[in-house]
Amino acid sequence: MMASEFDPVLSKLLTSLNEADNKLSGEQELQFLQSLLQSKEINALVNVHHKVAKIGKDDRIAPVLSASMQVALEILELLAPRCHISPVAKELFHLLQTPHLQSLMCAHDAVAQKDFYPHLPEIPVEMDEDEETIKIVQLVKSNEPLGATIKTDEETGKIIIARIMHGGAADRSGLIHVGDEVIEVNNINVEGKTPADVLTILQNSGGIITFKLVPTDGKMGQRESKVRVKAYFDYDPDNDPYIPCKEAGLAFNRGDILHIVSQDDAYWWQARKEVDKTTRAGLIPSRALQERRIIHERNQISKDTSGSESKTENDDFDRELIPTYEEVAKLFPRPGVYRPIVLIGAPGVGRNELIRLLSTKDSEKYISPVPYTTRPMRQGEVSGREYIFVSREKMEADIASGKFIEHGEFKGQLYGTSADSVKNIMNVGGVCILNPHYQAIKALRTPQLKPYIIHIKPPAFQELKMSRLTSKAISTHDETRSRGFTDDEFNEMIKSADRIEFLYGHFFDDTIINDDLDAAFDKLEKSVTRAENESIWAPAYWVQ
Ligand SMILES: Nc1ncnc2c1ncn2[C@@H]1O[C@H](COP(=O)(O)OP(=O)(O)OP(=O)(O)O)[C@@H](O)[C@H]1O
Repeated sequence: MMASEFDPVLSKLLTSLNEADNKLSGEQELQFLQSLLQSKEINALVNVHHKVAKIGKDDRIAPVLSASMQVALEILELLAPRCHISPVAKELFHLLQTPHLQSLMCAHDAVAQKDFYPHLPEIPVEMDEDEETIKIVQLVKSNEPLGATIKTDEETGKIIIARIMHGGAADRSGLIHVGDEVIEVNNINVEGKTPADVLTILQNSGGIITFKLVPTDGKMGQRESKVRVKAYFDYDPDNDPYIPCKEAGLAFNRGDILHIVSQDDAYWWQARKEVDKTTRAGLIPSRALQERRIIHERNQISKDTSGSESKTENDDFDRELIPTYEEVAKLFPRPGVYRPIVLIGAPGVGRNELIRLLSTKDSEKYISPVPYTTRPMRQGEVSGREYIFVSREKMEADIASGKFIEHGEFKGQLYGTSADSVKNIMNVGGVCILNPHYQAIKALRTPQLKPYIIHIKPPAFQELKMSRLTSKAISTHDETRSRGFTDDEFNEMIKSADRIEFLYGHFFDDTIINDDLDAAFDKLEKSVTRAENESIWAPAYWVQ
């Protein structure tokens, strides 16, 4: 094969090698080199290299944006309320949700962000053992905290950077990293000093702060995680005796959506509130740490109350999952397929009344499945209208084979709702309205049903009593349905609502106080419309 068929640079190299060969004939290495330069493989590789290099210079294939998935999600949010108006919007809405397109956008973004795996290891730089690279970092002190914490390294006893808060001043400087050793602060040598001493130096210095640092070997680089969680408990760093630095903590409430930016530390995660993207991240207890605390607290309560009446209440704890954080993702509405609405509430609070109003508003849209029961049919009842009447054997067999989404026993008779009746309502484009016992919540929260859960809560005692007296409300505790609620029943309703909130509050998408009936119904309608049209945070595994 002629060398001229090959890459010109390789050919040139081969020619000069041939000339050299005349002078250095017989050299084995030269022969090897000649055959290598003429090999198809090397030429193919060089060609590939030239093509990649050429493409790399070509501006036309530079990414226009590197967050296409984010843009797609924003478009989905804008499209959701327009789907029922425009078929084009509806089509685009469906297209943008297809898994293939979403995967393509994620892959595109990873390439555009040059987020390639695996990362090649750093090339080790041979350094003189005694020679240390030192960096001098200057930060201007402002009202904002530095966004870094320090600690004494257990092995070396030196002061090192323990954490860098995402988005904080230190992080934004890009010059300070976790693991860096602090040698001097404002020309004061910190060797042998404690972190508290260093903090005092920092507090006493104004203007520009100069750090002299020995950089870490760079193995501790952090990658921002994309995890979002819903918090299932309230947290206030000011009341937490164990947080390493109170100022670095992030306070949040049950139900807040948090963006977890770092889970590098086993006990302290870094997070920011989803609604407040611009602020620096703060420390929050990790799931593992919070679980331990809850178990400890529960053990304390059990010890303190063992033998007392409240023992039965504590037994509930064991049946519940330990509520810390749940990973969530945005769940987009699917036009024409509505999420079932689940109303949870204390007995007598008014769920049936609100459902009746919904159905009066649009009986074809808001549909409650007819429940099954084993109790005998009463005079005037029609099977399939009030209840679907079945034998105990049949119902028990169907429950055992998982055909019921919820069931319970009342006065020796079984009652329950079948999965099929919910599916049928969803299939005909109806909004399925359920009002199960609150203990059914966990069983209902499945990726198949994706329920939207609303807690209907009673108002405070006086308001509750006044509103029910005014409307001549009938007590649901009285079987003959011939009297109003007693004060004890009102108190019981409030107590029961508090307990439901305590045990299941973190699962609620909304809470509506049923004080004035019209106002409560108005809120319910708005909430149901929200579930139909808006993207809502839901357990991440429902969305995948
Ligand atoms: N906001 C309100 N103001 C006044 N009266 C109300 C209000 N909401 C409900 N009621 C009345 O309270 C009584 C009980 O309501 P309802 O039957 O809807 O309770 P429920 O929550 O469905 O009870 P259960 O779950 O025990 O069946 C009814 O007489 C109803 O008209």
